[in-house]
Amino acid sequence: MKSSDRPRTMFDKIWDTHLVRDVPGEIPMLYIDRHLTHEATSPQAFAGLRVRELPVHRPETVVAVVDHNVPTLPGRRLMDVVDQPSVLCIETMAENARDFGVTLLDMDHEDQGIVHVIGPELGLSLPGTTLVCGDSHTSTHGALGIFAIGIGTSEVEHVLATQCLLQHKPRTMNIRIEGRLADGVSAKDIALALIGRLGTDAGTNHVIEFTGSAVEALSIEGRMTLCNMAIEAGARAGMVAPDEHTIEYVRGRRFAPAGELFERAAAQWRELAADPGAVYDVVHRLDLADLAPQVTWGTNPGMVTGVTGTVPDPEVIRDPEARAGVRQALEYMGLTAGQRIQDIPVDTVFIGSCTNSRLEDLRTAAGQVKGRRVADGLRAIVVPGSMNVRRQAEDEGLADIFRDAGFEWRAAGCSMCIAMNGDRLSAGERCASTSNRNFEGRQGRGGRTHLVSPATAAATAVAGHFADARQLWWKEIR
Ligand SMILES: CC(C)[C@H](C(=O)O)[C@@H](O)C(=O)O
Ligand code: SF4
Repeated sequence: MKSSDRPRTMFDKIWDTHLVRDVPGEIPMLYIDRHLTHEATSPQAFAGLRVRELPVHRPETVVAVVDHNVPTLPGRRLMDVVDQPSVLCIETMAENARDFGVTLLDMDHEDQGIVHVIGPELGLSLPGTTLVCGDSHTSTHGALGIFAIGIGTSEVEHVLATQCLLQHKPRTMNIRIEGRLADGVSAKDIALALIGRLGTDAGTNHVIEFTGSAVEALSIEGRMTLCNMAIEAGARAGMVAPDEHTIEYVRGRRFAPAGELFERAAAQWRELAADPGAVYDVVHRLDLADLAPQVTWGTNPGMVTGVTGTVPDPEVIRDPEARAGVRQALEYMGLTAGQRIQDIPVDTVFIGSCTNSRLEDLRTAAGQVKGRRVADGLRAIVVPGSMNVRRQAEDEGLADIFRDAGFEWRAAGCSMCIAMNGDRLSAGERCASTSNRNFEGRQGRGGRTHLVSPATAAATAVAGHFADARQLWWKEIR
């Protein structure tokens, strides 16, 4: 039977059309349509090309951006960069882009931003394609129906040189999510709840296709948040099938096809969803009706509970290893068993990162803080995911809402998500963060990260302690 005769998953369809070589006993070889690259993981790859005296095979498919090491102070210049290694990364990116003929969105470029925000925004990320980047959260682009994966630096070099990637075929997983979300509950809460229930290794070696009424109801930006967090569930990639919303999202974007070409492409995108009867290796179903806003209390994204919940008690956990893990997490986080989540005061609120720094995120957060003030003594910063998001937010008046409330309003970059650019927590500092990782030291040595949605982060900034964003939609809390 031809592979086209059996019902296929969305992933199967993209895989089949991009397979260059598939020989028994060898690792399959895939064609890569789009390669995004940033200053933190590309220097050795370009250095490798120089040593071998190889050009970039198709420079027009590669776009480079600086995001991880850049300061987010408005009007930033090279002298604002936090340390010498970061300066070197940024300068090396510029040199490599110039020498290899690759488009660069440098620190002062009007389209600069976090690589996973600018790809979809500029129409560089297109449905039905393969996309790679030397960065784990490349899964974000899968929200548009793309097989998008993070690759290592030696693979970056390989793709630059050949436009191909050696890749073992991952297994497929379908996570079907049903239920209607309350106001104040968002894609981030779905992602955290899902990781809490299925575990941080649930997706290992799998590509997840998210389906179901709750996923269809999400905006395209919400789907990006969900696919972004697929990595924290251990998955290789996350994907959502393109629908009419996807097509309208892509239409008119700078690097997207236009006119007749767009209509032809869109007709193909409509065929991408899994065929009825397609078989996945693993299927999960989740009903998220009545889902509460989620707050992590521990040191991985699966250590999570509802904002109305309490910090768990390790002593009631039977499994000794799990018990020790929770004990250690609580010690690092400075929390005690049974403590109410809403009684935990925070020092800092960070709204940003490739998980939650798009326009919709900022609109939601601004809606929570409008006419209110950040709690006394609390540091609150908003870091838009791109300079385009920043400008749009300024035009819409969101920036003024944030500034009036006492938030710092920054330029685009990874910022406090990763603490390698000057934005960081100090030891013991507690942060409500819209980012995706909360392991020890992630936001600065000794820093304590609680992962939350933009709505929860904003509500928390106003309250001074974790607050239920569902309530702020209709009543004053202080
Ligand atoms: C710096 C980079 C390698 C890293 C990643 O791949 O994820 C970063 O983006 C992160 O989020 O930890
Ligand atoms: S925002 Fe954070 S998670 Fe996203 S690419 Fe940057 S460092 Fe990685």
